[in-house]
Amino acid sequence: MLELKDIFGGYGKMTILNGTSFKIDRGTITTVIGPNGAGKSTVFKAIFGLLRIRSGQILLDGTNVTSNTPARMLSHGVSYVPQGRNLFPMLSVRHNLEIGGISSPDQAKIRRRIDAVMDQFPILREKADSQAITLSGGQQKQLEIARALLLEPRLILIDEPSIGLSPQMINETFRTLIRLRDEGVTILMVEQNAKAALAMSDYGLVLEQGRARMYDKADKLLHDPRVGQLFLGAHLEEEA
Ligand SMILES: Nc1ncnc2c1ncn2[C@@H]1O[C@H](COP(=O)(O)OP(=O)(O)OP(=O)(O)O)[C@@H](O)[C@H]1O
Repeated sequence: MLELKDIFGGYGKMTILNGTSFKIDRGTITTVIGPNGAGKSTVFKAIFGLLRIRSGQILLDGTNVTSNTPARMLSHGVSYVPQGRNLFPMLSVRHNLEIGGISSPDQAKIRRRIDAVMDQFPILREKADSQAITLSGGQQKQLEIARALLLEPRLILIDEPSIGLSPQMINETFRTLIRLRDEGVTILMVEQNAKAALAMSDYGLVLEQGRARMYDKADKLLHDPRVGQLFLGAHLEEEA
């Protein structure tokens, strides 16, 4: 569904993406893992058009979407949920959702979509008139995911959804992503919490120094000693 071919890019003179190439399949969850600074978030910015790349190609279902603007990527059915908190804290839950649909010419449809996502996330209906800041961290992440769903994306890029959440809320957020995958949405996720993320993913991708070093079924990566040593907190002695 999504293919990156030999992407080079970075910030100023600094090259972060060093020939990044990978493919992901429709209807799957793929988790990108790798050391700090490997370029995981940068890959997402490149896909979503927030970072101008120097060379390479990005294909979405065979269509060349290289260096499209974020607005064009949204219209192609790609949503992006960045790392951290990305809500308007003083605005209501409903207002935050409305902002997710602001670019759509069909506002009647957006109202129906807001209703539909509130069906999917009952807590958001319950708290529709509360300020976003009054939601728990996990509920705020649910609101961000719900907002990303307004335009009915076929691909969601989600960066570190578990950061700052309790184990229970991490589980709930992962369950939400699994449900979306089961409904046919393709998910590409970056996660520091590599073990838990791979355990709920279909595929895993190891990014190092801006290159995809390994790509495999998630459970294979989870049990691969090289991945364990590097990223999953295993000790070298355990492998001896
Ligand atoms: N806006 C920016 N301007 C300059 N350098 C940046 C910018 N954003 C990121 N970088 C640098 O690019 C490199 C890759 O950053 P990126 O956020 O993609 O890494 P990451 O793999 O997501 O790491 P982490 O797990 O730490 O979030 C880092 O060295 C970072 O300092």
